[in-house]
Amino acid sequence: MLEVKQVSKLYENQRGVQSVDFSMSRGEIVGFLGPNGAGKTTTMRMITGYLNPTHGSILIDGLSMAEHPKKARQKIGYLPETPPLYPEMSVIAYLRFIADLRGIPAKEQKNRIDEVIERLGLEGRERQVIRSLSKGYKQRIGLAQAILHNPDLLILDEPTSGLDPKQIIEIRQLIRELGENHTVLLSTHILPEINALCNRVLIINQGKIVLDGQPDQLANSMGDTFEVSLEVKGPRERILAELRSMPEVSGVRELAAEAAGAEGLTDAEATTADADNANEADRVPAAAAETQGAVKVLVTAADRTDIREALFYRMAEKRYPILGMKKESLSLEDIFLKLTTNESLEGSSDGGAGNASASGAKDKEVTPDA
Ligand SMILES: Nc1ncnc2c1ncn2[C@@H]1O[C@H](COP(=O)(O)OP(=O)(O)OP(=O)(O)O)[C@@H](O)[C@H]1O
Repeated sequence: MLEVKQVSKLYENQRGVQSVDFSMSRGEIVGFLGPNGAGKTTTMRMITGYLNPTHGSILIDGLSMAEHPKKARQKIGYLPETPPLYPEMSVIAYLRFIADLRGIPAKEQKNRIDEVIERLGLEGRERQVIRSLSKGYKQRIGLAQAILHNPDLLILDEPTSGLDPKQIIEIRQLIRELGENHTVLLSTHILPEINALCNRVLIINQGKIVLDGQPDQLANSMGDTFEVSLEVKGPRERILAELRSMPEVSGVRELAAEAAGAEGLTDAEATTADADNANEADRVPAAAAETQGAVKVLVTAADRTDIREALFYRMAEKRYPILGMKKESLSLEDIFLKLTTNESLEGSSDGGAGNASASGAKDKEVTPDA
């Protein structure tokens, strides 16, 4: 649906973006994330044909934006950061004006306008002057003008910026619905928005794409380690020793220990409990389970592999009940900071230009501090 091929934009004395390269398939909702000045708007303006790249090319559904700008633009709906509204116009007059501008045939205009009014929940507001509407409603009108000509690809620049929490929820819901039959690229500063809406994220920093992947896979691929937080009931020292003795484990850090029970259990008592357990394999170690406290630890895998099964079997073998186990992963926020802070970029072998795909990040030197 969209191909951005090695696109660079040089402003007079300044780099806008450099060698930006990605493509989007039909039906994807892609979040475009980056700090201020990273190059999101510049990229979006080039995709929508409002700005010419200095180098590189952009294809919309196979059509070159440089060679067939009119046809290519027909396939795109664009909501800029500030919606291009005429505050003195009524909603209906504005949408008719946009329909003319987009060349929608007169006999189709009424149906199209009725459809977007319904779709964006603008019924009852048609005659209202845009100036008098809330910011959330203005954003709906911005979305209405973007989809009026029924484009395949939607480019939304910070669509929820400046809205109150209720309006944010409403606009996100509309975007989710639009995503059912449009391909969507949306820029945002809001990390939870990516998790809420997108099946893929692109992170841009200092004009370069530094990461491309699925939000839920990024944590795995970007993490330097595989860590599991574990809560186990039983004698603290023995559990810690047991975990440390596992070849799959490279580190065990105690997070908290419940004083009652575990701390007070002597090694002799623990040994007795263990012996009981070994002799009566089908019996729950009643003494241990009911009277001992729990130890909470963060366990690090020796080679970044998933050690949850190994932990389960070892603790079960020793009859130390696991009360809780959770894979610890980097949040999108951790990843974002890792990729976009100057400190980490300085450590990068290519100054941050590495393009970390979720699947490839493990093998490449893409993490800035790798
Ligand atoms: N018209 C312009 N002339 C000169 N430099 C520009 C122009 N527009 C953008 N830039 C520069 O290009 C770089 C990328 O800016 P851009 O607006 O694309 O970033 P952004 O990621 O959209 O930022 P924000 O999140 O703040 O909107 C910045 O360094 C910016 O100062």
